[in-house]
Amino acid sequence: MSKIKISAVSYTNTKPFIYGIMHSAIIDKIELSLDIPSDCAAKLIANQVDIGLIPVAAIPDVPDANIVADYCIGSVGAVNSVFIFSNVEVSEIKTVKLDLQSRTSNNLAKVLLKFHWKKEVEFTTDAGAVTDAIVLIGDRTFGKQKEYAFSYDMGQEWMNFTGLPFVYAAWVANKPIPQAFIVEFNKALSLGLSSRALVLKELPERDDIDLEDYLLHKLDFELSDSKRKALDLFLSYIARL
Ligand SMILES: C=C(O[C@@H]1C=C(C(=O)O)C=C[C@H]1O)C(=O)O
Repeated sequence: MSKIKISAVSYTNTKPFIYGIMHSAIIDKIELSLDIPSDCAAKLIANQVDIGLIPVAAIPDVPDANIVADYCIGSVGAVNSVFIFSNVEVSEIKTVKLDLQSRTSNNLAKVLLKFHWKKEVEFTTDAGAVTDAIVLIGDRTFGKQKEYAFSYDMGQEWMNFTGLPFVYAAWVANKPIPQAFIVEFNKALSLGLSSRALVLKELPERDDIDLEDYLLHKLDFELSDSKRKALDLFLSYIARL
């Protein structure tokens, strides 16, 4: 059988999943690439891979998309790596620079600004633009809060807005995947999550983030019913932007 091609996020948030895959026999059935989230989505949409850990905002763009895993990149409230950073209060924000590596959080910023904070603002993807605020995700946010007067954790703001947890990325296939593979894949992901103490030992020490708190408490990896509800609600807000 030819290998199943998988693109997964290259950030620290995905290390437990990668550990589980690498320490399971399923690794021999997989061709794995690690990519920035926007590229995970682009590869799945272009059918360069069969499964991607993709930003959920890209799901409507994936032909025949179906979620194949019981796990995700999510949070119940603050996530500590998905921010709007600004030197003015949100009520004063007029321009926002989006993060080219993101699909979900760029849309989450748009949804929160329009429907939660009820503001009309201008967005740009021009990396050189000077704006009131920026969206930033992943490891590049570690230690960045001290550089800005205001840091809005979008997992927390989504919770304030809806009372729900949030799903940033999910394991999505663009074609039917054999059930036996899906079962084995879920077991590998679960192994990774239960090995987080070992994953932490393998990660380089850093003083700009508490990685134990991040991987064990801020990130929340179960694709629960309330997260699925949040996902549907988020996609319905995106459709109204
Ligand atoms: C929590 C995070 O979730 C992510 C955010 C994504 C996005 O904004 O498109 C995509 C994948 C995840 O890595 C993070 O990257 O910090």
